[in-house]
Parts: sequence; C-alpha cells; structure tokens
Amino acid sequence: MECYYDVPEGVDIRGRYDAEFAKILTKDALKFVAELQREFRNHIKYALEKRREAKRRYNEGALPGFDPATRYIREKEWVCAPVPPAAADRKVEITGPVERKMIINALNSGAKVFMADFEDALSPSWENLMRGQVNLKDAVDATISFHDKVRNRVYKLNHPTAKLFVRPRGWHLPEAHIFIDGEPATGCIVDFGLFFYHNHSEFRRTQGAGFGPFFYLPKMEHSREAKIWNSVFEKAEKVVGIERGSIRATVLIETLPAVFQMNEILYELKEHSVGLNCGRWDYIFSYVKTFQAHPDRLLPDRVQVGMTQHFMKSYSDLLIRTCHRRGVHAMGGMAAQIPIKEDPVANELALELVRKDKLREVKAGHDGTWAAHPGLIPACMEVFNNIMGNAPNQIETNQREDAANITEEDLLQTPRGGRTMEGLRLNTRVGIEYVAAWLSGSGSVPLYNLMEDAATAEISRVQNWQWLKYGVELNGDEVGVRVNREVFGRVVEEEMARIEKEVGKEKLKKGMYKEACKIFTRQCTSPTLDDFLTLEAYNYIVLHHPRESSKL
Ligand SMILES: CC(=O)SCCNC(=O)CCNC(=O)[C@H](O)C(C)(C)COP(=O)(O)OP(=O)(O)OC[C@H]1O[C@@H](n2cnc3c(N)ncnc32)[C@H](O)[C@@H]1OP(=O)(O)O
Ligand SMILES: O=CC(=O)O
Ligand SMILES: [Mg+2]
Repeated sequence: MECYYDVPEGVDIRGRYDAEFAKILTKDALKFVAELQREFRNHIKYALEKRREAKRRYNEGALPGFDPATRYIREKEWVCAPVPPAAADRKVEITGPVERKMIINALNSGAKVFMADFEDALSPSWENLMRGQVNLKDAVDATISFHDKVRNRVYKLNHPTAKLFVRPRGWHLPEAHIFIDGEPATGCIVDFGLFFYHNHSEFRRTQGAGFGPFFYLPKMEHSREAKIWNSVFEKAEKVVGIERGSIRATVLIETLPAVFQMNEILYELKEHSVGLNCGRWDYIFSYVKTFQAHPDRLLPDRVQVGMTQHFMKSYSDLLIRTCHRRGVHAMGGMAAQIPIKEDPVANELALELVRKDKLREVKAGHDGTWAAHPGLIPACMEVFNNIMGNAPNQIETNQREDAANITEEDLLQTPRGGRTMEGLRLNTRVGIEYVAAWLSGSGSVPLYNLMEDAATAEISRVQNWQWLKYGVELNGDEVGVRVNREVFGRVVEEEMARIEKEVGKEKLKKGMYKEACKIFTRQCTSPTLDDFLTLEAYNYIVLHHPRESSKL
C-alpha cells in the first residue's frame, strides 16, 4: 500500500514515506516549518546575494575588514543576556553526526555538551536527516536505545548525560525532498524547525532548566545572517508561546569575513546568544575561498596551517576577547587527531598533540573545546580542569584585554610554510575518499588516523584548486614541480591506484569512488571556484519518491 504524508497547503514531500518519519513530518510540524520558510525566504535570498556581492569585491582585489558603519557596535559597552545556568559549564563538547548509536555514546561520553550535527559531520540524505530527527526526539525524551545485533549489545542513556546542542545546516544548502510553494525548502529551516517544534517543551523541562533548545549556527559570513536567525528564534518562540530569549545559540566563526563581524553577530543575537566558537577548519577553507583571486596569499600544505600560525592565533585571541567582553562563552575548536587503536605509540603521540592543542586553548582563555571521539574526552577534560579548577568558565576571569587591538593585518596575515608534492597527493587522496564516503551516507570518517569531515575536505579541494589556478611550484620538499593539469591528472591517477590498493578492488568497484573522483577533479580544475563541494555532490544523493528527475 502506498502511504503519503499528511501535508499542509503548499507543502510537498518528495522523500520516501516511512512510518517513523511520519511522526516527525506531522501536519502541524510542517505547517510550522512552512511558516518560517515563507517569512524568511526573501531575507535568506537577499543574504546569499550579499555574499555573492562580497565575493565579487574580494575577487576584484578588496580585502575583508572591520565595517566602519558598525564601529559604534564594536566600541559601545553592552553585554549579551546572562548565560543560562544549564549551559554555564561547557569545558569539553563532543561532536558527531545524528546517528543513533553515536548519539547515545556521545550523550554518555562524559563530555559536558554533545553537539549533534546535521552539518559538517553529516551527509544530508533524506534517510540520514529524518532518522536524525527521530533519534534526537528519542534522545530528548530519554527513550532512545539501540541494539547492536552483531555484538548483541544494547545501548541506553546513562545519567547524567551531556547537554544537547543541535547544529543545523548552513544557509546555502537546500532541502530538495521538501518543497514549499514550489521551491525546495532551506535546509537549516527544516533542521531547526522540525527539531525545535518537537523538542522545545521536553528539552526546557528536563535539560535546559527553563531555557533552550540550544543550537550551534554554522558558516555565517555577516551579521545580517545572524539577524535572520534571531528573527527565526523570536518567531519560533512566539508561535509556540515560550519566553523570548529561551532559545540559545553559539555561532561558529568559521569564515574569514565573519571574524570582522564578531561583535555585530553577538549584538544581533544578544538575547539568544551563548557565545562564539572557533570553527578552525572551515575558517581555513574560507581563507582560501575569500582570497581565490589573490595569488599573493597562497597557503602552504594543509598540515602546516595550524592554530599557531599568526592569523589563526589572532582569530582565536580576538574571539576570546570579544566573547568575554560581551559576557558569553568563547569556545575552542576541533583537533583532528583521533585514537589509534592498533598502535599504542602512535596513539600516545596523537593524544599528546590533542593535549597540547587544548592546553593552548584553555591558557588563551577559551571556556571549552571540541572533541571528535569519546576516547579523547578524559584527556581534554583533564587539561581544562587543571587550568580552570571548579570554575564553569573563564568569562569573568580571563578578559584578554591585551587582545583588544588585534588588527586587520594580524587577521589576514598569510600563513607560512612550504608546499609539497606530498601535500598535493594527500589533498587528492583524502578529498576523493571523503567524497566517496559522503556519497555513500557517511559525513565524518577516519582517514589516516585523522577525523575528516566536510570542512577538512573543503580545504583539500580549494587548496588543490588554488595551486592549479596559479601553477604554484611545489618546492617544500625540494622536488620543484610546478602544478598544472598534467601533473594533477597524473596525481589523481596514482592516488586512485593507491586508494584501490588500500581499500581493495571490490570496495572500489562497489563504492562511490568513481563518482567522487569525477566531482573532486572537476571542482579542482574548474576555471571558477565552486562555492561549496557539497552543493554539487548533493545532486547525487537526492532521491525523489516516486523516483523522477532529482537534479535541482
Ligand atoms: C570541522 C568540524 O565541523 S568538527 C565537527 C564535525 N565532525 C565530527 O563531529 C566528527 C565526529 N567523529 C566521528 O564521526 C568519528 O569519531 C570518526 C569518524 C572521526 C572516527 O570514527 P571511528 O573510527 O568509527 O571510531 P571508532 O571505531 O574508534 O569508535 C569507537 C566507538 O566510539 C564511538 N564514537 C566515535 N566517535 C564518536 C562520536 N563523535 N560521538 C559518539 N560516539 C563516537 C563509536 O560509535 C564506537 O562506539 P562502540 O564502541 O560502541 O561501537
Ligand atoms: O565546524 C567546525 C570547523 O572547524 O569547521
Ligand atoms: Mg565547520
């Protein structure tokens, strides 16, 4: 029997019917999402057009910088609404996709917060998104369980659990399985709307002590985008009849233009803010993207662009200064190392790198940090506890007034280091392997003992594009080869052969490697830089039901 979702006027669901999904895609919830979409779609389109306009300016040679028109916001003394007690202590936050077992593991991990991810760590297929919503609802209701039949192991929530924050997708991604008034819905409006609608009441009662739900907001480029989120929150609060300022969000500062807008972003979200976070990986991606037409600002190998580079240190210091001056959390970011099970020596080295990164963060004044894996929580927690003791955060105690005068030049300084053939090879291999995983449904994967997700894959892609575009010389390893299409073509071939050797012929044939190679190679060699890797890749995972042309 064919079953259909019961939809309100103007809403068309093109994703597969599933009785579990129907509990999320209720008529009332869809009406709520459609109302948000209708009220904000033009604001969103305008904000995206402004992004394109800014890109044109940077491509003509302009540099991003502080906006003279909003100097008064930066100079005036004001603070955000007080931090809700339920979110005061965020020393270590675990992140991960909204996958059922991982949600339970993350909530039980001992971290203070779990950032449940519809974004960098998730491949946004209909199945992943809708199952993710089902899983999160069960998590908020505390009824979530998972039976691993192979290992005959049942997963349930312990007590206490980490506090839940949810990260919807960025503004640019459509949701092609839900059409509203004949247009694909905005991905993040769907993610936010469905989660908020079903969980606000239970979350506020059991987790938020009257506040919440809590969110992370990704990839913004300007405070006008934060203003839209603030209006979305106000509207949502009004529709369901909860107090203004209940919803709280941490904005990731992970684009280069946004670092000049940190005060302005907090100002727009003043009543709804609970801080900013250093999204270091997308930030590096954004540096390349913003300077795509500036051959004097080429990056060295990806592995060399760490947090101790002057521009990255300046960004983290200014973020801490800005947040603490405005009374909210300054969250650190993600170290890419993950536990290495089969090699204790390498594992200890990886752990040591994570500890070093966290020590730098807590000493600089960050109030908390991110961990990619439960196995890293004890080490991260120990580092933060050693410096902060019992204090929930450093908002009052580490104001970083010394960082107040960080300049545009500090924030834009080109990172130093060499460019190597090995860098080009690694970008290519990791980029293709990641896209293959993403197309098969996994948005975060372990590759060569590091966490790879959409943000790290973007660095690989745009770095290759930049090196090809400007024909850079790879002289960091004294090979002295100039990157051109021929060299890159050879590298792709050789790296595909290496992938085949590593994963085996069978997996290579069955997996999405060929498609991944096509997408990644096209984007690296395109005359103009694509804004996002996942926008093109998304066309491959859209599955309309009944099946028909799904190309957006
Ligand atoms: C740039 C950014 O945006 S960073 C934020 C986005 N990225 C992320 O969130 C990445 C999150 N991390 C992950 O997805 C994973 O840790 C990976 C893919 C990096 C590594 O995964 P794996 O190699 O499969 O992990 P591994 O096999 O060691 O897992 C061991 C156990 O830990 C669990 N686990 C691993 N990572 C996580 C996590 N982040 N959250 C919850 N549980 C986790 C696994 O489910 C597994 O559980 P089990 O023993 O009960 O079966
Ligand atoms: O989202 C986090 C990042 O580093 O990118
Ligand atoms: Mg990111």
